[in-house]
Amino acid sequence: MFELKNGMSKENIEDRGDDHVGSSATTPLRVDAFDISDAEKIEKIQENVREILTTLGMDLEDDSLKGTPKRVAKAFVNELFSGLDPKNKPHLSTFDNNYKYGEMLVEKNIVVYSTCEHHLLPIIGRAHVAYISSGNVIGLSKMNRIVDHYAKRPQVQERLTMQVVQALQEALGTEDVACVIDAKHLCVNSRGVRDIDSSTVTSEFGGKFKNKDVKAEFLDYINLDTKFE
Ligand SMILES: Nc1nc2c(ncn2[C@@H]2O[C@H](COP(=O)(O)OP(=O)(O)OP(=O)(O)O)[C@@H](O)[C@H]2O)c(=O)[nH]1
Ligand SMILES: [Zn+2]
Repeated sequence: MFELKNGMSKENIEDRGDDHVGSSATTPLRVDAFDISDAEKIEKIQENVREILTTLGMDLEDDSLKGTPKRVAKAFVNELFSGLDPKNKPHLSTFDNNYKYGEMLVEKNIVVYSTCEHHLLPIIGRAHVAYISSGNVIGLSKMNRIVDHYAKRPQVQERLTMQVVQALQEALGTEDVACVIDAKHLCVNSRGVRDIDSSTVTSEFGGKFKNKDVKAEFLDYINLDTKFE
């Protein structure tokens, strides 16, 4: 077992209830990822952002720019990439399914704000998550929170989709969980091929959701166009 300086190990990271280390959906984290505090990370990143902007020719003495390295560093550590730290994982409290609801539950149109790990540009879209209870139910907001937790990492959409499903499967104690994400990648829309209209759809269907009819029911709910006004 690899011991980290702060006494943590890969196993501890897993114990903290985050990634399933060794699973294909594991975020590639360095073993010393938790060796330094958030404050130290902000300090280091700040220096590096200063270096990048200076190299680009920006004058960091300018009033508007002088706080930028710190702002970027804080945004990275506290917001955009806060989901890298398992301590920020939402607690997925479950309850008994006392009302004996036996159909699927779908939480749709969950906002996804993530960051593409290839270019560090935004991924913006919607996630649709469903599960069929095997005895436990979960608060609705926990599905939004778990999507947001894994979105707040440098990501590829495929991994994000699988991580959401695995975390809910573990919390609910059932394989019967599914997730579909439809998102725009600014690395495709605003640079490179610059296709502003394309979006990327990924899906992961666990347990009963692999069944053609169950899958079709889930996809029909996603397409339901309820008017709320
Ligand atoms: N599979 C997958 N690919 C992604 C995701 N986000 C971005 N990409 C792609 O990652 C690829 C990186 O390819 P490279 O050829 O190394 O990078 P590049 O030269 O900047 O590629 P272009 O974007 O085509 O200019 C690009 O095709 C991106 O569109 C994602 O979530 N999943
Ligand atoms: Zn990208």
